[in-house]
Amino acid sequence: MTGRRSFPEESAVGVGGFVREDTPTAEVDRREAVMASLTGTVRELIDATIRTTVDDDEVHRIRDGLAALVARLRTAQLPGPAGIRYNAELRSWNWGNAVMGAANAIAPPLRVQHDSSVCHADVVLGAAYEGPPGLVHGGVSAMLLDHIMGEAASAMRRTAFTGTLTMRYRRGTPLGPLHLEASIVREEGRKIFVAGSISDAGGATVEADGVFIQPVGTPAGGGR
Ligand SMILES: CCCCCCCCCCCCCC(=O)SCCNC(=O)CCNC(=O)[C@H](O)C(C)(C)COP(=O)(O)OP(=O)(O)OC[C@H]1O[C@@H](n2cnc3c(N)ncnc32)[C@H](O)[C@@H]1OP(=O)(O)O
Repeated sequence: MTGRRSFPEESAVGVGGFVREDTPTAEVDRREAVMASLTGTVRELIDATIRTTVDDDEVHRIRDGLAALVARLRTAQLPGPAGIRYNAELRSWNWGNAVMGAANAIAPPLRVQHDSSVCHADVVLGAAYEGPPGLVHGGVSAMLLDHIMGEAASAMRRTAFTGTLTMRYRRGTPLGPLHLEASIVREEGRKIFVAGSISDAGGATVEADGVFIQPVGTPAGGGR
């Protein structure tokens, strides 16, 4: 997620992936744009790879060329996953996130808008997200809903982990343009109950209910 909120201490969450960095926001924004441009091309590469019909020799030449590029990227690497980083201005960035990470070509990416009571996102899913022929893989639908519902639960100001996610696949979700929504239904102490959906032009294809839980020791949230 990219945004401003309060953060747990690095040791407060078992995953240990919250990292405070002193990078100024302008530099984070600049580098994010640079990485997003690379990621967009890698995303193109994934789609082109799935759909290519070039001959075997050309596949081998392309593989060798890509291996050389991978080696160049490997010359300077983080020691592990990217985690969630944030600076003194509480500008956060998690470029490795599977759903919206700016440096993750697996991410569609989902760009979530936060309105007063609803989170929503428009996304176009291509060949890389196929399960049944022409349809979105059910696990991909669950992943996207998990994320947007988690963002709704966090309300841009607190940490909330998925406890339980219940999916109802009403009909196949076609690859192509889709709309996602999520909103908080009610809260009980640390438990946040959230509803979410994926829709195509004909209405909802998937609906979900989730219980998201604020881990002990994380801030209740003090603003953005
Ligand atoms: C600030 C930074 C923001 C970060 C970015 C936000 C990005 C958001 C976007 C990304 C979004 C992506 C999101 C992701 O992908 S999050 C990644 C997927 N989720 C996880 O990995 C979570 C793993 N599980 C845990 O960490 C713990 O089990 C949690 C934290 C969930 C609860 O462990 P905790 O020790 O705290 O629980 P407790 O035993 O004190 O129980 C407390 C209450 O909760 C009830 N309960 C317990 N478990 C469940 C359950 N599974 N379903 C339903 N209810 C459950 C329990 O009955 C009790 O209720 P009550 O008896 O009081 O009524």
